[in-house]
Amino acid sequence: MTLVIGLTGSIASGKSTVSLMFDDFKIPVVDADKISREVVNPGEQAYESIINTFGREILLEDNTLDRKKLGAIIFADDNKRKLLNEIVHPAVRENMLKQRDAYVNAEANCVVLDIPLLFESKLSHFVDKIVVVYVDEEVQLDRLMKRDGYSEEEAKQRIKSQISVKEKAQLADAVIDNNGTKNESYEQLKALLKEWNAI
Ligand SMILES: CC(C)(COP(=O)(O)OP(=O)(O)OC[C@H]1O[C@@H](n2cnc3c(N)ncnc32)[C@H](O)[C@@H]1O)[C@@H](O)C(=O)NCCC(=O)NCCS
Ligand SMILES: Nc1ncnc2c1ncn2[C@@H]1O[C@H](COP(=O)(O)OP(=O)(O)OP(=O)(O)O)[C@@H](O)[C@H]1O
Repeated sequence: MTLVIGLTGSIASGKSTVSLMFDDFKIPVVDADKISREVVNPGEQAYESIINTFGREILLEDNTLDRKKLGAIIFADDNKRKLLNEIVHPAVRENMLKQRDAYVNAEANCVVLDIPLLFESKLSHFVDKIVVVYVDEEVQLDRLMKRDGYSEEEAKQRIKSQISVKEKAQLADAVIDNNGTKNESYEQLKALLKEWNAI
């Protein structure tokens, strides 16, 4: 039986950082953020729907999405964020489940679904175990501002658009505390995977 692990957290809590660590254990990861970029490429249905809803102003000169501009719009307006979610999420979900099922059918020992909005989108039933990558809010804000160059206001808007990482930690089967070094998080992950017989 394949163990399907859902990996989540809140923005800039360290999901991608932890996600990369599974490579060391030869455990495949299905990345919802990566899929969400692919399903909005020119020619895809979601791309056309985004233009119909948000207008051609959200395109760059090469006709790809201006992600910065679209981000500024949707993180400042709950209704617009919902509209974008309604366009993008069904395509992401379909693609993600196809990949998950391929690993299950191939009888992989374990597969990870890295889904930032696992709780917000009510996707818990797609996985067997949930791991939340946790950081304190001050660390989250600091890392987000540094990584993406956002002002404090922009960073706080993005954090507020998701369920708090503290609440998510309470809903998890396991929590990786990522306030410390990346190496400390790696050791926590390794211990957890051993406990779950995934390695
Ligand atoms: C608004 C967009 C264009 C901004 O693109 P950008 O390249 O700046 O950010 P990126 O996609 O790398 O997302 C970064 C992080 O933002 C957070 N985030 C993204 N979209 C959302 C959302 N709709 N609601 C809450 N948080 C979100 C996630 O934590 C994600 O990991 C993009 O995030 C998007 O298309 N979002 C809608 C799809 C979505 O929900 N993706 C996230 C999970 S599938
Ligand atoms: N333990 C750590 N120590 C120091 N910096 C870290 C640590 N973990 C992650 N970071 C840094 O914090 C930032 C956010 O981490 P990461 O990109 O992994 O978060 P994320 O949860 O995947 O974010 P998003 O939701 O935006 O996709 C990155 O710049 C990353 O290098």
